[in-house]
Amino acid sequence: MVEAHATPATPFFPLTGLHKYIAIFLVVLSWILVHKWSRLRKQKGPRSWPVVGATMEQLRNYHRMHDWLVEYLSKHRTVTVDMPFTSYTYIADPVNVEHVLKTNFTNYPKGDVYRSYMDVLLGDGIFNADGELWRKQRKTASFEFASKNLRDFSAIVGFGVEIGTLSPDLPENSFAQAFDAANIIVTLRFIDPLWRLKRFFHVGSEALLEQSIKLVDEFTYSVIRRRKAEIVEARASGKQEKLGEAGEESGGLGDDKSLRDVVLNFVIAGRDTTATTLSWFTYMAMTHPDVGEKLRRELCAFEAERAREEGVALVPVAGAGDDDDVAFAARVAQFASLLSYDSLGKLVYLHACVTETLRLYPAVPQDPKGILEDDVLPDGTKVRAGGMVTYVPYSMGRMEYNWGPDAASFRPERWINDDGAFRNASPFKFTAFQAGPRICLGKDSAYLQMKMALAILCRFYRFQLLEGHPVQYRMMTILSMAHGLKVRVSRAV
Ligand code: HEM
Repeated sequence: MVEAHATPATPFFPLTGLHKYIAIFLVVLSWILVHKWSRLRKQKGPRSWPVVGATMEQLRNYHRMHDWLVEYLSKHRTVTVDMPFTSYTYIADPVNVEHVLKTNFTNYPKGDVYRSYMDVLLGDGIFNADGELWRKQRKTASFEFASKNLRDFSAIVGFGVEIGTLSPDLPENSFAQAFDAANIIVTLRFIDPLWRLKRFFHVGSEALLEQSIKLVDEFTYSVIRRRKAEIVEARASGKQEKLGEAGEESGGLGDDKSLRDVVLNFVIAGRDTTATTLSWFTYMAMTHPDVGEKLRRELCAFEAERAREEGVALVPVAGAGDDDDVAFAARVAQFASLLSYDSLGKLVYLHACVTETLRLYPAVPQDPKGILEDDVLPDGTKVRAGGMVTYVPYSMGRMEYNWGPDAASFRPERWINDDGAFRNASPFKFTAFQAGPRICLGKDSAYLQMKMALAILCRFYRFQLLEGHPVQYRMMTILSMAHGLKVRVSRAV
């Protein structure tokens, strides 16, 4: 007789105590990964993979990142991009933008992450500051931009010395080059998970950053020391009033590092933004000849009216191609003298062209904010403390849900009412100058300077894009042109 033993089913391999724990751990881990992954895959935005998130897609599209975001944000008004240790939420809906920039402002400071990326360039300057440090600088700077100062065009910022970038032979300026290189590299940090490692070993982009910052600092500190010496000397000889406002403000002669931070932040705020806008404006006017012509008509009518108001006769100039340089220069100078703070307000079409340029080519194309505490945006998107939420002016200007079916077209007329007056848009929809408590302090000053320069340029010159010249942006905090803008210039009288 054969005895049948009911043997218990033996596992494929016997589970000892330790194996059991490992098995349980693996099951739980797979469950978490599968759930997280399926949640990520449902997310609105680029496909996300475990551990690396969307880094690969983002790196592949980095050179065209603003347009890559346009593609996603036109499908979803809010897009989440996962990165290895954080996630970025991009917003283009004015309702969400108002929440972040105003309604719940205190929850969305620049934050520690932004600060750690930008510290080497911006230091403690206003762009990189939160809390009391920001409030103090904002208060000081806002006196500078009071409208009484703008009236006499005295909004001069930066070095207070001529750095020669406009010399006729367009010299390479080593400060400007190093400054741009530094800006490009700190921007790259936002999507480069290895930047800290590179910095530690002084290799690659971080090594170049180190060199660039050294050059920027050497130049800036030398200017600061020179200006301080001039002030001290002027005080000693009792001639301080000759140095004007700049001398008075440096009365306390603050420490060199703080002055360095203020200067560099204002070079970005005041120079790079307006310079880049002038380039995009010129590009738009050239590639939309009807706009260029309409603008010239407005400027000619303005010139005639202002001359009548002032009771002066316009300097006669023969015509295009005329080689009477003296008469031409005199006419340009006369036109410039007819421009004033108040009269610039009459140039509604010019104002609309500048604004339309900024809608499509905002000088600050994306602007990230830190997240202090978990929050829910008005559209229901959850954002987590420690992450970042970015409003995207470049995308916002191109969204049909914000501007209608012709959102992508350059059409200054959209800014003009039937009665011919300028039509404003909500700053939470037209976000080129940010909005809320940190709205750009230099907005009026920027319009004033740009309109003065453009009125003269567009009244007296025609621009033609050099054939084959590539016009593209490059990735940095400012939407500057990767290859500059090469144009052929001719007189238009
Ligand atoms: C086309 C011209 C300009 C544009 C599009 C522009 C845009 C902006 C934007 C988007 C911000 C917010 C940046 C951030 O959150 O970090 C900003 C801030 C600022 N802008 Fe402008 N800006 C322009 C010109 C100027 C000029 C000419 C000045 C003055 C020299 C200036 C001074 C400032 C300052 C001081 C801030 C910091 C405000 C704060 O954080 O409280 N801007 N600007």
